Amino acid sequence: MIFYKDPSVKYKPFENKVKLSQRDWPSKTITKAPRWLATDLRDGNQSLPDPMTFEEKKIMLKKLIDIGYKEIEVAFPSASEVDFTFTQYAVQNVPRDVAIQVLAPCREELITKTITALKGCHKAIVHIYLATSACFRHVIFNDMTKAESIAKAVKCTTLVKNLTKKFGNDNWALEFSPETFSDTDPEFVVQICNAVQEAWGTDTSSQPLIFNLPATVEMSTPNIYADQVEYFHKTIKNRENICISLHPHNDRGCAVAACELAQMAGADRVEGCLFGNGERTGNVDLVTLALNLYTQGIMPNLDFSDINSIIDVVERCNKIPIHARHPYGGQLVVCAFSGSHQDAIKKGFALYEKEKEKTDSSVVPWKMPYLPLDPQDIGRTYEAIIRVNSQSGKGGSSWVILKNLELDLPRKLQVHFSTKVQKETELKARELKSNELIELFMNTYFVEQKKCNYKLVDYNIKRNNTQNKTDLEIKLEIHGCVKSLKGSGNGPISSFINAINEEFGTNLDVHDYSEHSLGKNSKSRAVSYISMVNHKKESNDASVPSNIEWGVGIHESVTAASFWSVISCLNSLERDHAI
Ligand SMILES: CC(=O)SCCNC(=O)CCNC(=O)[C@H](O)C(C)(C)COP(=O)(O)OP(=O)(O)OC[C@H]1O[C@@H](n2cnc3c(N)ncnc32)[C@H](O)[C@@H]1OP(=O)(O)O
Ligand SMILES: CC(C)C(=O)C(=O)O
Ligand SMILES: [Mg+2]
Repeated sequence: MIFYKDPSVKYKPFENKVKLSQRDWPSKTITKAPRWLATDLRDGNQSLPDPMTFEEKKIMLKKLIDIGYKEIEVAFPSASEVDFTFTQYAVQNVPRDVAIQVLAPCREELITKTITALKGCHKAIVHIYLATSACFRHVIFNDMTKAESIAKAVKCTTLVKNLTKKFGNDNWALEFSPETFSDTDPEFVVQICNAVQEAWGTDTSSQPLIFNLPATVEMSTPNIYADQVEYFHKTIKNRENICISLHPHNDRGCAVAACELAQMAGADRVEGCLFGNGERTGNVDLVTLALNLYTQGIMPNLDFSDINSIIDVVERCNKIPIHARHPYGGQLVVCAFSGSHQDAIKKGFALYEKEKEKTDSSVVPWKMPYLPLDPQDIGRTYEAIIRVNSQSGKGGSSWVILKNLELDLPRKLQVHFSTKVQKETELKARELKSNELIELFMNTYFVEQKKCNYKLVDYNIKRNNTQNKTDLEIKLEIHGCVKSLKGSGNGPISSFINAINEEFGTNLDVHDYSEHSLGKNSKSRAVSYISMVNHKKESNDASVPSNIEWGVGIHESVTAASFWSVISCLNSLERDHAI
């Protein structure tokens, strides 16, 4: 018998200390975008193995402004020369409607240095933090008491206020973060924040005040964070004059959920990073939060219409790749490989196109199986949605052919081609790229005329109405030599097939035939699809009777297209040694 050591014994369940007589957040929904604060240049930056250079910070700042962030935490000015000088750069260069936020610990000399960096700033937020949780007070501050913590917070707030008067203007705001809010006694958080508020001054119209409630480390389920925020929202003094900000981290993988529930609990503002960069498992992901709003019909007031350029900047500046499965941004999140997903998406798009044609409205509601967001809204093309591997079905490969060649394959041909694709994907043991799939299609059905051993040269059709028959004389090039065949039948195709049977001793019969036009203008071409039974050949594979051949012909003339489809079959028969 194996005895496992149980590591869980050294952990205690998180205790929810919030006492709410009534809990409102579960019945709320989010109806508007929060105020956003992007902290990529601070919390994101401080977590990177190689923090951003000055140049990288410039690139990131520009992208954040372009996306539409109006509050950006640009640096921890007391941390490094780059952070200090970059703060000064931001002061000089950001548009006047963008507030610059900077962070300092509750250490007076560092606060002074931080505010010095902000000199001349039109709109600034001075962000200070102090460890308030029992664990942090015990571990970091050697058992600092609650009273000592309040005294330190008040002293640092007063310092910020005085320095703001000296260097700043009325637009400058204070943000105070009790760290780790989510592990601090709820009553104590309110107590220390009320003391900060008193020190700062309650006239927050001219001196805005933000209380940031960080889940510095995510330690519980999202509902508990929501309870903590709702308690703060209901008990902090002058609630209407202060802003409640959220700052979730993602240690349990629930930061987005926690942040959404906490907005329902009354918060006004959200701090996070693009694609969830940040300490350890990251800050809450601002892209996911914003696009989650978008798919609920709420404008996030941010522009993600070119998500690829955002990914480029994030990967370049952070030097960390975005995971292929990352919500919204990952390379694979708008791709379907599996057959039933592809089938549903293909049908969904066909219906969507029909609805767009039917309506005069510019807006057609998005109801697409498996795709919660229209990829075009974030600048992704439809071509990349369906990709083909051994898990795919006929819908996937026929979608690729439709999108790339405009060929709307008949259902039975889809099945036929899909068996060829399946064999190829299994043989290669990987995905087939679109160009490989197209090549397989072109080669399988001899669509490229110059590659054919059998070619159409010329034809002459005579219709004999009295006898109700068609006489055909057709010239074929066979391995470079021109040969003339003659045949009669009900129509041009049957005449041609009769001529072939006569010439090659085959016993071919039309099994299925369809055609459609390609392109919408007068110069459009026709495509013909034909399947023929070769009665002489026995099938030895039950799933695809090998005595069925499919042919595809494309030509400006419908008749020539139909002849080419038969010729495509002839080429296949030769390849299969059937003629
Ligand atoms: C949750 C968060 O994200 S908080 C933000 C964290 N971000 C960063 O730390 C990035 C930038 N930081 C830095 O560059 C550096 O840590 C600095 C410049 C801030 C400080 O550097 P140092 O002075 O060398 O201190 P160091 O980082 O080693 O440790 C922190 C010290 O500050 C002390 N400290 C922290 N907060 C306070 C406070 N409010 N009052 C007094 N001391 C404090 C700690 O107790 C510790 O002191 P100790 O060395 O006497 O034990
Ligand atoms: C400085 C604070 C807000 C922080 O980053 C955190 O607690 O996670
Ligand atoms: Mg943080």
